[in-house]
Amino acid sequence: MEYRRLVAVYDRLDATSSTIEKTDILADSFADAGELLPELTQLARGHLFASWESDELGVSSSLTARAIADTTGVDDDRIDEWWRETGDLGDAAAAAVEARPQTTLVSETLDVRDVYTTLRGLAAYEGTGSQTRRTDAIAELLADAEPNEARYIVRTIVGAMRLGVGEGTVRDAVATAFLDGSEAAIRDVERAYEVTNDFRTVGETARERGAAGLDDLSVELFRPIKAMLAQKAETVSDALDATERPLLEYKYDGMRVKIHVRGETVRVFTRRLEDVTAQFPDVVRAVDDELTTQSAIIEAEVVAYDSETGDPTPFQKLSKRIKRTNEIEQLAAEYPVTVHAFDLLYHDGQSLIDAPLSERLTCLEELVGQSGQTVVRATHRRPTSGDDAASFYADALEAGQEGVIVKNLNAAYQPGSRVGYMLKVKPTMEPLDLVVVRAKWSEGRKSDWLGRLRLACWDVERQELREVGRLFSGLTDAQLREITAKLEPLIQSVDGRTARLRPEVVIEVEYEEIQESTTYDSGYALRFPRFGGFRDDLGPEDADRFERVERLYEDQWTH
Ligand SMILES: Nc1ncnc2c1ncn2[C@@H]1O[C@H](COP(=O)(O)OP(=O)(O)OP(=O)(O)O)[C@@H](O)[C@H]1O
Repeated sequence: MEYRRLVAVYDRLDATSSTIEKTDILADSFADAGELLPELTQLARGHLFASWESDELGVSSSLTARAIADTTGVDDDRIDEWWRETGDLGDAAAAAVEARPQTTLVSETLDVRDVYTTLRGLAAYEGTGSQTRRTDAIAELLADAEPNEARYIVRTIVGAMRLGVGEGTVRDAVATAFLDGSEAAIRDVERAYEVTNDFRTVGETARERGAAGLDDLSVELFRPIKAMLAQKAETVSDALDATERPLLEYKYDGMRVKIHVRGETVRVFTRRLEDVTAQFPDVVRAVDDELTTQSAIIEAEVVAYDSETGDPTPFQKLSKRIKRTNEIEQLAAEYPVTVHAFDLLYHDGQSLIDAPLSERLTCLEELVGQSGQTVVRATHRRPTSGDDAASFYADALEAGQEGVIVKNLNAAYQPGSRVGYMLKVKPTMEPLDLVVVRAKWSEGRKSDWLGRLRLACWDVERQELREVGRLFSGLTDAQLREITAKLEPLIQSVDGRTARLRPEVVIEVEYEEIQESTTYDSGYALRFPRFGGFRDDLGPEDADRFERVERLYEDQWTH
């Protein structure tokens, strides 16, 4: 399929703001995609990898800008200017291709598969000279591109398609293209996506085998599964009232993981589906030594404890281990962890996600046993009364943990959903996890550092980020330095001293109050926001929802 046909689809998606129309446009293109369907289910959102594939393109916006200059012969400064004016490097690429001096070379027609393979290939370059090879590969692709093709190639590279196509649109389009598009069909596709996290598999299965085929898709070892999320309850007794058959567990403030085991092979995935096996050799060893199983997927909270006091250390310390590529064993010794196992999703060849929690836990307790040193069952209690539950909650806080989670022993596991099968109870007003979307270079002595962060929450309905305030004080020099290092590679455009960023960095923000505001496009602003740490374990799509900000705003008057 020629790339220009996909570009025509992108243009049609761009031309409408109606989600229903976007769904229909995509559904038509999926139905016509033939053998390119897997690629199209990803390219529809400008993705090149499934969310759990560990590859990243490794291409910054400035490197892409260089490739555009190389291939078109247009001056760097002009490209920068266009980029600044529109805030979109894709538009700058289109303008540069348009302005390219005519060459006598006959260019090739671009094919979807070539674009897809070349761009995916960028991730594979390693070592010295890899940046130059990446620039060359992009330049070569753009040499054959029409202006509009260049626009979307570049947007795909920098990860900003701006087409308003989210996971939900792709899901509905698959349900419309290959099933009957009904609510039931959408639920079938949704469930299949939750267990596979891969629209390539879901799209092909829906087309080849319909709803029955989707139903057969299940949890597989070494293919990460989304986490089931908790809802919040104000008090333990509210949580008990709302739960059919309650079990209380400590709520640990650590890193949520799913550990996949088959024989001697162990892999550890975070909640963002990243593979962190290499960073946690101590966890792998403990699983090897302490568990008795052929195959399993165990869910657990990994917590680092202070070796002197025995107290749990804040998550921020443990998170240092997540991104580490060197001195891993040293860091493991410095921050020794305990793995608090709390669920079992797969065991000896069988998915358990549809089984009730009571059954999953019986099985988990057999696996984990009593004698584990590092892998232990999360502390839990089946409460006999409200007072009993309250004293368990007090114990959890006394032990330095965050609170409790109240779970329903009759409930199945719902990957990726906040369905109310577990309710969290914590004592404080909860901080918000927000995405940094813009930043401003500081003044005076600190003028090399990006501070003054504009923060945004995620609006599910509109499929966009909406700003809720800015964080501009109370940051230490060390924090400013770290923030700058994280944000600089994400700069998409610069206006005066303000940089617009690719929305990737999520931070925890504490605040006193939420106010109405006309300054930010969410209509709200945080009062006295404070930096509570990086949430490296969350992606922009995991940021707090606009709906939650609204609810917190309303709730603060009723408590
Ligand atoms: N015993 C436990 N069972 C389930 N989850 C637990 C347990 N102990 C700690 N957790 C953690 O609590 C989180 C549940 O809260 P939620 O799903 O809302 O995640 P969150 O948005 O990160 O919330 P929070 O910021 O409160 O951790 C889980 O993601 C998990 O990491």
